[in-house]
Amino acid sequence: MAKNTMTMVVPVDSAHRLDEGRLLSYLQTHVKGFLPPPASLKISQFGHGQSNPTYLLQVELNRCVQRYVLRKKPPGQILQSAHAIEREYQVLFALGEGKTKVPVPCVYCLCTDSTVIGTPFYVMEHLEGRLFVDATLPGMDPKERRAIYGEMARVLAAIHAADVDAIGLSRYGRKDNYCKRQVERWTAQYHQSTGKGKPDPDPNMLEVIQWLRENIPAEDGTAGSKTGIVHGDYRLDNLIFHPSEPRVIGVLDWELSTLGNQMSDAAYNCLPYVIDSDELPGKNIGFSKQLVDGIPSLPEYVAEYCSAADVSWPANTWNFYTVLSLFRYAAICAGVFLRMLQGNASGGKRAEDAGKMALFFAATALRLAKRGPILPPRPPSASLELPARSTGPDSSSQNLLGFAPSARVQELRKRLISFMERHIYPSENELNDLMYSNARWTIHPTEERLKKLAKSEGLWNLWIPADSAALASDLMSETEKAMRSKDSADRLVGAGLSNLEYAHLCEILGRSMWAPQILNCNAPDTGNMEVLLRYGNSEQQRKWLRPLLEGEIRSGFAMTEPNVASSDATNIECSMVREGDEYIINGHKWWTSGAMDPRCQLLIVMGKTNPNAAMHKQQSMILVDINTPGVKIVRPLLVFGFDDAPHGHAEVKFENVRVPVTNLLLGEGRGFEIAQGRLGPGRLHHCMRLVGAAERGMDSMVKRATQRKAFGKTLSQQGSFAHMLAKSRLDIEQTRLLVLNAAHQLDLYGNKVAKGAIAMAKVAAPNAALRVLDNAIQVHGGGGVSSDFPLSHLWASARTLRLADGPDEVHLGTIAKLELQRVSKL
Ligand SMILES: Cc1cc2nc3c(=O)[nH]c(=O)nc-3n(C[C@H](O)[C@H](O)[C@H](O)COP(=O)(O)OP(=O)(O)OC[C@H]3O[C@@H](n4cnc5c(N)ncnc54)[C@H](O)[C@@H]3O)c2cc1C
Repeated sequence: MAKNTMTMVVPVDSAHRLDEGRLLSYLQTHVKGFLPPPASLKISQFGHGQSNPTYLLQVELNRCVQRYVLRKKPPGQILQSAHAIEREYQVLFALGEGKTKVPVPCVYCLCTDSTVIGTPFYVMEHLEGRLFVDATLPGMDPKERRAIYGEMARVLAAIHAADVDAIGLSRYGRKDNYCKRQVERWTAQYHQSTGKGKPDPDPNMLEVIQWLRENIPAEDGTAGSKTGIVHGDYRLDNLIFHPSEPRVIGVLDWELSTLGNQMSDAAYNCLPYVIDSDELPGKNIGFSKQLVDGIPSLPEYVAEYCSAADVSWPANTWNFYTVLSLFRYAAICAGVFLRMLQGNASGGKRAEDAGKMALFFAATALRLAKRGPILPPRPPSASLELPARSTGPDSSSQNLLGFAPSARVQELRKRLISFMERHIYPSENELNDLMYSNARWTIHPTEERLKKLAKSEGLWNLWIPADSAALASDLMSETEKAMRSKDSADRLVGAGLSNLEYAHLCEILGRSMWAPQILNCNAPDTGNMEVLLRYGNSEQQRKWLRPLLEGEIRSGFAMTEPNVASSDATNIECSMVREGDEYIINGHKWWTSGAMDPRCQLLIVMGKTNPNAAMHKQQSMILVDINTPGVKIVRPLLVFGFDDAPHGHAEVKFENVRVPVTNLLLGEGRGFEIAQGRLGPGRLHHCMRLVGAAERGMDSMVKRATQRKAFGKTLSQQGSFAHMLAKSRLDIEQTRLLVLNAAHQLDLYGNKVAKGAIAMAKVAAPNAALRVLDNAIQVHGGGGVSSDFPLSHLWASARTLRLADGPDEVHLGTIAKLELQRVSKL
């Protein structure tokens, strides 16, 4: 919730007391309009962590009340160039009083005479408004959240647009080589805050410093169009908003302001997007794993800023600026921590956490330094802007050429195709032989060998989206990271791809029934890993996610039930009743894919914890060890005769299964919420693979048709073949574009907004793949329906996807609903 600035004051901390008499008489002579003697002065202190102690001065005389804010340097020994009160005053004076569009409080006096209250200070206007200390804006309407973020981006652009020559700030700092100087300045300050007799230097921090020095963007060297005023600490909680409107009335805390490279300011402002609040000790300054409704995604927010500031899209340099910001944060925290140890930091509890925060920011910085691009290659396109995108699907305006794979993805694609040709296709017969034998519920050593090979070739866990890769990387302790080679640690968390990038690779995997599991990209494990990444607590992640990421175990997702229409998950009957520290689960499930696999250890079970709650709050998800007494695997189900061994699709009964309450995911009644998060990317992965399955059908069809002769001509020379072939190509191309578009929307806007595009892909992909595979089967004659070719198995699998993860009708319903909404708004 917002805090009113008046309610944020506390009694003055004993270490920060002021000589009230001296202060009062100083102000009476130096502040124009200040109430004369015998006015009384009441002083309180702002409690919201300030590195420079900040006070509310309330002056009263004959019922006339004036309020001012005083800011001073902290007492005691402080780092050189930190707590620059004089500079704060200078910049506020220059920007204020209508000289620029930047809203700032008026400043009334600067006192550099330390004898008055012990340190220099300045006095400014007291602004009454709202201050948002939690970046997720809890309890607020999504529209207002959006407006507040839009305003924050525009005010930052206004700061960056200020003409420093016109307002007398041309000598406020050097514009060129800003980042280079920042790296050196904060490195020096960090070294002053650590070392002999102080906390030990953090090895992560030293590695980050090295990386930053080696990756300074070329644009930093010049005083170009992106240079000018840099606020230095531009965050939501340094902005005072109007009491009721989403309008900034004052930008505060200019202590770190200077002239320089403004993109670094924008990246600093976006740190909540890369900081996971759940993992951050002591302070809620980042977003947790899922964005709150209304808050723009990172690309949207950056696009808003770029458009307001009229600067180009910073995809290539954004990682650097983000890492620099985190590094600077870490260095500041290390300084605060040292001051706390020396006993003179303001901020109380916040300062106590500073040591932990310094380590956290350095680790986050290092992780981001090593991962792929944070921003997509292009900004969200104009056709997808907010007002239009919620009105429903409109693919006609998409820039379809924009879906071409980047150079990095092309390189990965090449390696993946080579892996498929060298290892997967040649092993298919061998793996199939075991699948059709009596020993089919065992694991073929070739599968495990190929898994190792895929891992060693960096083709492992490619499905993990860039944002989740960051979460996954955090799973490994520092010791583990040190024990692994750098490469193997990186490979465990994938290649940091966007959904759109992964689509180009996942399609290749879909060409073989075996490839997804060999590269640890198979359903339902990917969806389950995603659930654990986003919603699991650290203990759940340690126990289950780690081995899943390693490919050591497998998992199942048990939602569908034979006795109810499960395409409507509110029908689910499985009960989960809490008794003391346990839930008792009773239910009957089927189509629990993966549960037959001898490596399967974990089932994520959906059931009802409270049948009396609101419709979508009755269900919860819980982690169940498959070996828990009462879990009964009844039988493997057959898909047109295929049992998909050793993976399998099981009918499972849960009879008085007792599971510790700590196995619950996210909380009681949050099953639907998790299902939403799980199904978006998972559904699309199916679609991506289906495009690949259709391509394989196409290849086989053409090969067969050009080699086999009937009635004196090759099949390809028969009249009917040309149309069949052409229509198949049309099917594939149309579907691929739908799938890529859905992946792109998912990257930009998340599941909720992308649901129309995902629904279209989910209907189109299995139907298109079925038509193409059916044509391929036709061309193969009797061989096509046999198991001698992969076509029948690919077809059977594609057919299930008109049902699994929601039947066609449900997705068609979503598309139609969005279309009706769109038209109703015309
Ligand atoms: C191979 C395979 C693997 C699977 N893996 C898993 C798994 O791992 N975990 C899991 O929990 N489930 C899994 N499923 C189950 C799958 O998700 C469900 O079968 C699917 O959600 C449909 O539910 P249902 O079978 O109960 O069909 P029902 O809900 O009974 O629906 C039957 C039919 O009713 C029609 N229908 C439904 N809703 C509408 C509507 N709104 N409008 C018009 N018609 C409608 C559709 O034609 C639908 O096919 C798998 C299924 C298969 C075939």
